[in-house]
Amino acid sequence: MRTTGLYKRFGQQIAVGGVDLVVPRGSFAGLVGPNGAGKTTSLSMVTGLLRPDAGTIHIDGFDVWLDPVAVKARIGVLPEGLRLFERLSGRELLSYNGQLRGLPKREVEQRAEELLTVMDLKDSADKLVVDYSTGMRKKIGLSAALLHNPAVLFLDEPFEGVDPVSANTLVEVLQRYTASGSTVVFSSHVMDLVERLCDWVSVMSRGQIVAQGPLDQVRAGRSLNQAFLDLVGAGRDNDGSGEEGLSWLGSSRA
Ligand SMILES: Nc1ncnc2c1ncn2[C@@H]1O[C@H](COP(=O)(O)OP(=O)(O)OP(=O)(O)O)[C@@H](O)[C@H]1O
Repeated sequence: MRTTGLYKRFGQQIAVGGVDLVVPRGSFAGLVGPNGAGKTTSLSMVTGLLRPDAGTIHIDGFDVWLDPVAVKARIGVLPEGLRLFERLSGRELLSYNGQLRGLPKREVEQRAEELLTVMDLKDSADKLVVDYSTGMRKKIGLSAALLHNPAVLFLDEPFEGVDPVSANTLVEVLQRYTASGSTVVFSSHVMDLVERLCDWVSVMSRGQIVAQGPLDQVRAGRSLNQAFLDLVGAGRDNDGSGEEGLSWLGSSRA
């Protein structure tokens, strides 16, 4: 997938300021950047949820905003905030998604059972989604996004609030998925995880791409965390040294 000159402004705030995001087919790609860098805004535009002010987005050769039906058939999305149909059970949610995607009912049932088993959600399959924990919501959301076997999967903070065991399950499913040639693009603040999983990294800061390429190229001999700090740490308003402000915080008294 590729974006060219992607741009979005909210009032005076330029959230995404002309971004050329590139993710080669078959990559396990990480989109990283500080809070407010423009990751969610970019992913929302790329997945057809938010209309860009300018720029183009192509996925599998199709223009996201000119050919939305073709694109939506080829992508799966786990959006930020994960608004799911709460009054359905996990199994019903998958069945509903499968039918929306136009899959045959038998096929949906079979895929749903396999996903529920792999995600360790079988015992909760008939519980309402509203009663799911954060990690369970991520897992059922990912299952719903995978059900139609999309070519490209977009995940906004998929591991946020997920315990290590569930995270491991998500990782195994995603690794299997990319090993077969499909593409994953996910945003995360967890550098260790991005470093462990991704072969491609895009670093955003203040609405711009500041580094992009194969993991080793972006790391350039450093840990990804250090590379991240070097790339986006310099020039930020607060250098975190604590030398200014917050002098009142802590137990030592003058
Ligand atoms: N609907 C909106 N209205 C106004 N400003 C917005 C809106 N959505 C995002 N922004 C602004 O755009 C900028 C980019 O936000 P975005 O959510 O894309 O960042 P992010 O990289 O996903 O951050 P985080 O890591 O904290 O989730 C921020 O300054 C944010 O305040």
